[in-house]
Amino acid sequence: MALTLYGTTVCSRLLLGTARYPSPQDLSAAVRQSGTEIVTVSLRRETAGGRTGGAFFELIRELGVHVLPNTAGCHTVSEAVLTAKMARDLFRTNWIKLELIGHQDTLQPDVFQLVEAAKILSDDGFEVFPYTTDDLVVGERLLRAGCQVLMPWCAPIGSAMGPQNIPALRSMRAEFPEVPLIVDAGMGRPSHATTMMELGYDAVLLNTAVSGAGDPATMARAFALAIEAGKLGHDAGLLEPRDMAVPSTPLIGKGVFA
Ligand SMILES: CC(=O)[C@@H](O)[C@H](O)COP(=O)(O)O
Repeated sequence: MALTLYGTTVCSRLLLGTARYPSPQDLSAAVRQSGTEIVTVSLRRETAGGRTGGAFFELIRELGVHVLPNTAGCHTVSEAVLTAKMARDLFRTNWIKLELIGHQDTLQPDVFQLVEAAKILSDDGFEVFPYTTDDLVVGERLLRAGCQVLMPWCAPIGSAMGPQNIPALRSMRAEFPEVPLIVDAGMGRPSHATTMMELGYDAVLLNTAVSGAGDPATMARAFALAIEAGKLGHDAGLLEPRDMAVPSTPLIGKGVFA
């Protein structure tokens, strides 16, 4: 059941964002309840309960989990590369979740700049987790640029809409069977996460659905259970839907009262 990302093995398949929690205590409780082993941290965005800079990063270190810094809020290759380098110094990790936003309303990734930045960072020793669309060609280019993980979106960040293009996400799984696929962004409900795990995805990254919940810690736990259920269901071998009924109780011979 373990998942290996750039040589690091984790048991939990939930990656949790750390932004917009009502308080630092809510963030810590959500991380604990989720059982996550990887949190993503923005160097540029709002932090929990108004904690900023050093205090916030200290809180993150105290959580005792792997840190996946991200370049949220970057719109150009140079901004993203600079942010990644600052993150490497701050958190002493080569991991970077590469976000390069290309559209103001949908926060859709700019996949052209994404591939360019992924190449620069991979060549510089970074282990890049690219936030991308569900486009197969872009996925291929990112792998060629040096990425060993892909993070396709399921819906716009913060939208809570859940998987919008299941056929495309399914194709992505089929096209890259050996590549860890982490679905990222736009989850609203635990059942959305289950759906993605049932499709054979390796993990789920989310933030808003937990940080914006009435009870973030309980929602974090709900997502953790949903992800586990989806993974178990997938691995156990799901039935394909059929058009016609199939009797679940086969009839053998005649009933005694016939
Ligand atoms: C925290 C982070 O990395 C977000 O940019 C991410 O994409 C999560 O999106 P949601 O907030 O929609 O879960």
